[in-house]
Amino acid sequence: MEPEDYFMAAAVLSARRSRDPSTQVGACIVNQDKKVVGVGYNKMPNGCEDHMPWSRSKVCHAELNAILNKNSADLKGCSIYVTLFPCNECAKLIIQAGMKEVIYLSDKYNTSPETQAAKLMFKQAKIPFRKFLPKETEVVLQLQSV
Ligand SMILES: O=c1ccn([C@H]2C[C@H](O)[C@@H](COP(=O)(O)O)O2)c(=O)[nH]1
Ligand SMILES: [Zn+2]
Repeated sequence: MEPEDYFMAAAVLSARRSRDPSTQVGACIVNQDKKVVGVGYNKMPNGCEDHMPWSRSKVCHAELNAILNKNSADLKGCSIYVTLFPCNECAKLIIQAGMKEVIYLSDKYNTSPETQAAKLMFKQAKIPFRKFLPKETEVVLQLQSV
């Protein structure tokens, strides 16, 4: 499998863990040695899952969780693969963490003020973003031994 397909597949698989009834989001952070250093998905804060109904204002975004789950000292020069274009709050985190590029799958909220603000900040911070173009469009996983 091509490395980029693998990284986006990791983001897509991570998104599958989300309980968001509307939009499941996954993120996969990759360092300059092409090693995965953090993955995450959108979820309620730890310990809060069973106590509150799903709420947009309380959810921790996939990018935040991937950053907090990092297994390296810092994320400078890393790339982030995301299944949804980051919002303005996540853009700030990506910029401040020193990441070098954003690769996204869906841009379905392209016209929203949050996405517009995120794009403006990435441009100002000189962090390129590009739509993911897969080499393979489908990854089939067999989890049962035969
Ligand atoms: O940067 C982002 C933007 C959004 N999310 C999450 C937050 C929500 O759980 C969903 C969006 O829900 P909608 O009902 O489609 O508005 O996506 C994220 O993780 N990262
Ligand atoms: Zn966000």
